[in-house]
Amino acid sequence: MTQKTAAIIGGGVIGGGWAARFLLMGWDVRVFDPDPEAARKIDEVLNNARRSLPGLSDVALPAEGQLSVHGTMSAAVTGVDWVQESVPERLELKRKVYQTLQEHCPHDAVIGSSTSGFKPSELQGCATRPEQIVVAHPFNPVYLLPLVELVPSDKTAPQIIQRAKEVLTEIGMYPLHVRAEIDAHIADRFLEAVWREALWLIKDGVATTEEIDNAIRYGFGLRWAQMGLFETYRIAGGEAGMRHFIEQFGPCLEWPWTKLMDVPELTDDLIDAVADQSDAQSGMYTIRELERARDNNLVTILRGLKAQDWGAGKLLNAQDRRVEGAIGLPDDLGQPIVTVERAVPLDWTDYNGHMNEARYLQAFGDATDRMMALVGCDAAYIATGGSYFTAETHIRHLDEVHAGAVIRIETQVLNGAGKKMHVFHRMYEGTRELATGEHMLIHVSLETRRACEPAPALAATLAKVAAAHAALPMPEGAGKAVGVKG
Ligand SMILES: NC(=O)C1=CN([C@@H]2O[C@H](COP(=O)(O)OP(=O)(O)OC[C@H]3O[C@@H](n4cnc5c(N)ncnc54)[C@H](O)[C@@H]3O)[C@@H](O)[C@H]2O)C=CC1
Ligand SMILES: C[N+](C)(C)CC(=O)CC(=O)[O-]
Repeated sequence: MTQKTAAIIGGGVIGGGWAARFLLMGWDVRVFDPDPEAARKIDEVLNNARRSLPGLSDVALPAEGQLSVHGTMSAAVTGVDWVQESVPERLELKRKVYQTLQEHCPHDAVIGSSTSGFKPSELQGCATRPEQIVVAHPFNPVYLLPLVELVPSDKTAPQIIQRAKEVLTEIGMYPLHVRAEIDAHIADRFLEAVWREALWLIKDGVATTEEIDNAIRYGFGLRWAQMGLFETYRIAGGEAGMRHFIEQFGPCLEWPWTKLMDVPELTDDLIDAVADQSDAQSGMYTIRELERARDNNLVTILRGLKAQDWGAGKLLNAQDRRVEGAIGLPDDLGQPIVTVERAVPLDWTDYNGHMNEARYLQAFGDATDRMMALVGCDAAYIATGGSYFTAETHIRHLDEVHAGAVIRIETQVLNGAGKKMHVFHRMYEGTRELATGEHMLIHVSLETRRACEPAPALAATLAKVAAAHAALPMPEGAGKAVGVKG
């Protein structure tokens, strides 16, 4: 596969997030930003991304790409596959940037704009090749949140839209094709309405910033994160569903519950109230601390959604399957088999700042599942009523490991005769051995819940692997129990 390169024009909050996502998905990234502090700021965003994003995946991501910072826009955009403009939200500045970058970037590169509000036709105003430009509006933090609103104008070329969808999917995002050009696209139109009502509540002295945040995060924010608005309210309509819900509650939209289209005047007093209340609510944390808390929470929520294969979690599972490709036994059975290669997720770490002991068993359990699938005890086999149960486990913790580190588990089959599958896993970070896990599994009938012989094809494959692994040295630590001195 040829190495792909993205140019990030404007490396602030959003440009830095794009840079991190492209890099961690294996792309090379070139940045142009006149701010002398840009490289340092991107580095900080990248560090946050390195500890959080890789652990969203249950398989190894591609090797991180190369980051370079350039003194001119031409050096940044020459020969790239994707240009992401993330300069401040000023139309004249954005238009000027397109004029310069189109003098140097390839004609078939996608030019995405992070703009929160401008329509693509406004951005294309004085561009040399308007057909190359599309709005690709992300959400902060770009390296964790999958949504990108992809907004073309009628001048945007269909092949640019198609290519943009492919690339965004490849880097783990969800391109939502916005079919009509409107100010602020879909999501920000929605968010601005929430924001406007929040400002009214503060201005009228009804609620503080903290009370408003609590109203969101203890209640409907949790619902929105997994079902959005309509699916949530479909359930609220009871068994009669959405039609009943909208007939019952629709009329209240006409009642004076909200200020609706009136925008509160942004007076100095209102700005002071919002800023002071926010300081009282969150001023004890630095922005970096808040970013880390946000990332920890997002990773935990997203991994929960993965376990349910729902919403954004379903998207992440599909991404894992794409990255992983086909699963099969390696041709060379003369070596232990790599059964897990993944980063340590943030929610696997504990109060000691390293991977929690329970997660070692989880990782070894995943390695065992993979070994089972490799010898033929996969989902299709289990559906026929046979499987393995673990009868005994012995884990040795040899060294610690931290969030974001890539761990690899190599598995040796010590015995694969009859009902038994005896495996020995070794966990590494690079060449550093972190732990070993020894497990005895017994083949069972899922109907009787009792031990029974595996199907002949499974037994034969397992025996073949066990015979090949028998030529390997017995691993250090195999067969050991917890020692008791004196
Ligand atoms: N901050 C947010 O929550 C979100 C912002 N956006 C959009 O992303 C864009 C960027 O916003 P932020 O990253 O928040 O702003 P920011 O102020 O953090 O970053 C803008 C960066 O652009 C650089 N810059 C200024 N002029 C430049 C030029 N001529 N060439 C290259 N770089 C230049 C600045 O030095 C700065 O580092 C805006 O269009 C905004 O609407 C989109 C989604 C969310
Ligand atoms: C405040 N904002 C309009 C720039 C926000 C966005 O565009 C999206 C987000 O991340 O909330």
